[in-house]
Amino acid sequence: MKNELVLREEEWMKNNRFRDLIGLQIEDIGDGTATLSLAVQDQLLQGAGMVHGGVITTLIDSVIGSAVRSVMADHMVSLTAELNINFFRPATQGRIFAEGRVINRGKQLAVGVGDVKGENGKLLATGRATYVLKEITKK
Ligand SMILES: CC(C)(COP(=O)(O)OP(=O)(O)OC[C@H]1O[C@@H](n2cnc3c(N)ncnc32)[C@H](O)[C@@H]1OP(=O)(O)O)[C@@H](O)C(=O)NCCC(=O)NCCSC(=O)Cc1ccccc1
Repeated sequence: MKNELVLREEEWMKNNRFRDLIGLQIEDIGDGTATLSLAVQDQLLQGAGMVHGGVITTLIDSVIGSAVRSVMADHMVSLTAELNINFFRPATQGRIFAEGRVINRGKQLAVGVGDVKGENGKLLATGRATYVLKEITKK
């Protein structure tokens, strides 16, 4: 059964069409942690047969963002202010998994880290991102 944080994140992300486009799935959300996954598909590959760096970047930003939202109030929104990634190994097949966690949650800024691993547990990429936390303002 899905926990409350997963249901909340699904509700938050229901209008995020880009995540749907690449097939991003929520595996688990905890208190300041998140796990997402993605099936490697032909349309996600770049010319040399590796998952496009933009997809890996999206996965890392998404998993850290999910971890940050798990420790954020409903009336807040998180916006990526900075993102840094190392691509260690190419992803070419199977399913890839992203694990994220918040390392510091301030009043206005939150910083988190995320790893992308293959089915064999090998580290493919790692990243760190900073988010600005803002109150949602109604128009
Ligand atoms: C080919 C290479 C980059 C380097 O491998 P090699 O030449 O075989 O190097 P070797 O393994 O011999 O290591 C030498 C030393 O360097 C270290 N080290 C190695 N790598 C890193 C690192 N990244 N960061 C930091 N350090 C690193 C390593 O530990 C070792 O250290 P040591 O000397 O022992 O102290 C490999 O890491 C790879 O395939 N990565 C995946 C690339 C991939 O899938 N990209 C996405 C698709 S492209 C795309 O779509 C573009 C795009 C992007 C973004 C947005 C939009 C578009």
